[in-house]
Amino acid sequence: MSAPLLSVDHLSKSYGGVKAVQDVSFTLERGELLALIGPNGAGKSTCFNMLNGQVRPDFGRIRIEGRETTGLDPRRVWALGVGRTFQITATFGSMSVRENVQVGLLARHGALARMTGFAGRTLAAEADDLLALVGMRDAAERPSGELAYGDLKRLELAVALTNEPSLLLMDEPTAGMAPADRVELMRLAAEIARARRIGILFTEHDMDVVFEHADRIMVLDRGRIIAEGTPATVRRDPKVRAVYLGEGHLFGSEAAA
Ligand SMILES: Nc1ncnc2c1ncn2[C@@H]1O[C@H](COP(=O)(O)OP(=O)(O)OP(=O)(O)O)[C@@H](O)[C@H]1O
Repeated sequence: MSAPLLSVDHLSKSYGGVKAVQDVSFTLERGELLALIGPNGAGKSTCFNMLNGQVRPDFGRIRIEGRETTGLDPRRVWALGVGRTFQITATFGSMSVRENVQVGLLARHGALARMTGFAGRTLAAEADDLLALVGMRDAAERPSGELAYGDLKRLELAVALTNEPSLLLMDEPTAGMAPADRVELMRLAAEIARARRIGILFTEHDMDVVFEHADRIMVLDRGRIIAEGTPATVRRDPKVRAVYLGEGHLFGSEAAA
């Protein structure tokens, strides 16, 4: 049997007296969408930061397709096929939409591309293919600084795909978007993940997005996983309902389903 795409064992991190993440273990397979949810301060960002190498765990192991990545810096983790999108969009506003994607492709193809002039022709075509994938091909020439917020998020997804990731970490991908656009963006990400066999781990505060798109959900509270399973299982879990009570994040009428 082959190793899971992502395998996390007993991951822990404290800041002074605060146990931000405590003994978190889980796996994620290719093509699977796993949501990591929990109230503010539950430890979601700390988990993400350990997975992509920004934060070194105090304890525990992280493996990508069986290969240990614990303690590697973000650049090395990225090179092993881990892409990430951020809560705050990170694109170059003065560049065109296509150029933003080309920058990502250049980073992957490296010095060889810069030396051979391969960049201009081939990377533009490759960039356009990725833009078509996220429905942005017609906007290729536009300055990205002019894009509406939802389009910027799609551009950011295209940039994250330049690395041909096997694992994509999406930290609140729909933050700041209108509700209809949120569901649309995650639908797009889910389609791409399934078609390309990419595993996606995402955090999200919008429960509509979570329950519509996640194959599986993990719930963190004060650094610990308190529930894990299919959306239907997690929705019914009394521990989860207790944590979210008074948080303002309701499971709506579906909660009774
Ligand atoms: N660099 C840091 N220094 C000190 N404490 C930190 C640091 N990063 C996180 N923490 C603490 O660790 C805990 C978990 O924080 P984290 O940001 O991971 O939660 P979160 O679930 O991502 O929250 P949110 O939904 O608000 O983004 C919090 O108590 C937070 O204050």
